[in-house]
Amino acid sequence: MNAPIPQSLTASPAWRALNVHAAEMMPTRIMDLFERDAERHRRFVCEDVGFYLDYSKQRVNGQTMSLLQSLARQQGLDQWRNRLFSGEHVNNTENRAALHMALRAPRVADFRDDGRRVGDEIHQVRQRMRAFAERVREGDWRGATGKRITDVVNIGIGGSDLGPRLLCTALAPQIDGPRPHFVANVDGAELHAVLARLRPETTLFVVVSKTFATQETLANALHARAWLISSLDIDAVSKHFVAVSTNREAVEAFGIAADHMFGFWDWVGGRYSLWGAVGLIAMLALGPQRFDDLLRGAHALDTHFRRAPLEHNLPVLMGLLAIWNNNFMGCASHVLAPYAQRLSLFGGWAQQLEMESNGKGVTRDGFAVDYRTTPVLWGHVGTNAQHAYFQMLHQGPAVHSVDFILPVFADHPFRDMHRKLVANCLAQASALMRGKTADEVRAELQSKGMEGDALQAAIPHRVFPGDRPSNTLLLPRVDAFHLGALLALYEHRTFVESVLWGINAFDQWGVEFGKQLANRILDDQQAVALDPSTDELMRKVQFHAR
Ligand SMILES: O=P(O)(O)OC[C@H]1O[C@](O)(CO)[C@@H](O)[C@@H]1O
Repeated sequence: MNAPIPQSLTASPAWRALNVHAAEMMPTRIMDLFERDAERHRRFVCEDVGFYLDYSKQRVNGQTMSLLQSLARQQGLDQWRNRLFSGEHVNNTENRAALHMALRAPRVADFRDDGRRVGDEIHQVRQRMRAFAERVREGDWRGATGKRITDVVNIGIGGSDLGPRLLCTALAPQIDGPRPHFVANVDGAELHAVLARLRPETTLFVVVSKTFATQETLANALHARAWLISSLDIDAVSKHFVAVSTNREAVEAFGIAADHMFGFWDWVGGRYSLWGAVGLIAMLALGPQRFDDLLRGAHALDTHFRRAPLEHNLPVLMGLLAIWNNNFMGCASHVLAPYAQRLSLFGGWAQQLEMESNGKGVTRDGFAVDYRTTPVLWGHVGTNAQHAYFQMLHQGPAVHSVDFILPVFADHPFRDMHRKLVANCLAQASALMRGKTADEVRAELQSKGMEGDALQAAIPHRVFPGDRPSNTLLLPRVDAFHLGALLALYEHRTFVESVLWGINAFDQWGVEFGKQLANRILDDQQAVALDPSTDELMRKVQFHAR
């Protein structure tokens, strides 16, 4: 008997109802929605774990939100949330759980993988990390020549780099341990630049790789080791290299002893791994206490996600709004605009999170989707972004949705500058929504004395269409607690989207093919012929002469 073909999402009742509603909402001006509802700015908000999310600048009304919640119910969001937290194998293509929330939960929390409690193992690793971090920070763990460790280099890529790098950048003013450095790219320029600043005797390398098979990481680690050995000796490796991985054999084969390895588990996806041993460099640099604060913040957000009703649930609301903009409002992409210099790496971290998780073209069961999944996610810090791509956001023909992320309090002494930062953030969100009509432009230019043909010619260039939707997410400040909560918020937002799209957010088969081809090109034993264009490019770069 043939397996039944599942009903397509786009033909489902909740999706169709949203389609009809979207056609009604499309011509609606967001500003008019404020006129119809004097309480809108208080109604379309959500507050918890220190965050204040204002989504009143989205083209939504009460009906939109209840239709989106119907879609969430139809897609079984409640049940999927329970499956995620109860350790079911939600990552079906790899037959694994996705239990990163366990890494930030109290030891007694009842997280289970295949029925086995995971709390004790997690906390044993954390205890080892803590003991090691304290030894290094206190100068008890020393380099091979007896010198104190002053610098730590994290060698890893993707999820083994972006999270810890973001943490160390965002919390830089609180670093009171060894200086953190990061090397990810197989472009040796990065390693070269980092090593040029360091002395082997006082440097510790943390090689981070879930698989310990990643080309970039192994290449960087091998060169770093050669650099160390060339000025010390082979025995120095044990004092200057530790590893973070799930692959003990490969770590030992590299020459790092098992008791210098900090483990994690296959139920932690690379891009969700920051909360365990992958965060080691952050613990070294910032101290175990701040690392605990980070985990507490993430756990508080987990609890909120698990308990808050859909209509007052931050990641659920943000996920639903993302789907509304992406699948019903025709937004071309989603922009992250943190108005916080210390969150300058947030966009890169979120890109991997969202696009590696939700950049899928088939459902969990392998059926091709007939709707868009992840939008392109991009962006950089405000106000710098205003002097780069905001022109397009305001006046380009395509509409892009934006998340403005703004800490209420600064942690620097220049209060007047923080006022300016806040003013810019609020102004941009308002301008994107309000726009400016031809009549407003005309009146403005006439008041400055412009008239006649010059006036007519100038008007179209200065009109702003408006109705460009955004969220504004306030957080008290960029501290470890709220940073943890912020990252967990976006993790769960990503999960919510995946559930609504019916896809598996926890695999990443799409990154494999290119890796395979690169290995074929590198394999000197094979005369590779890929395609005429690539073969010609290989000749041009004199690949085989290298
Ligand atoms: O930690 P590893 O195994 O070196 O992998 C690094 C990264 O490579 C990927 O597998 C693919 O980009 C990511 O998911 C992961 O974060």
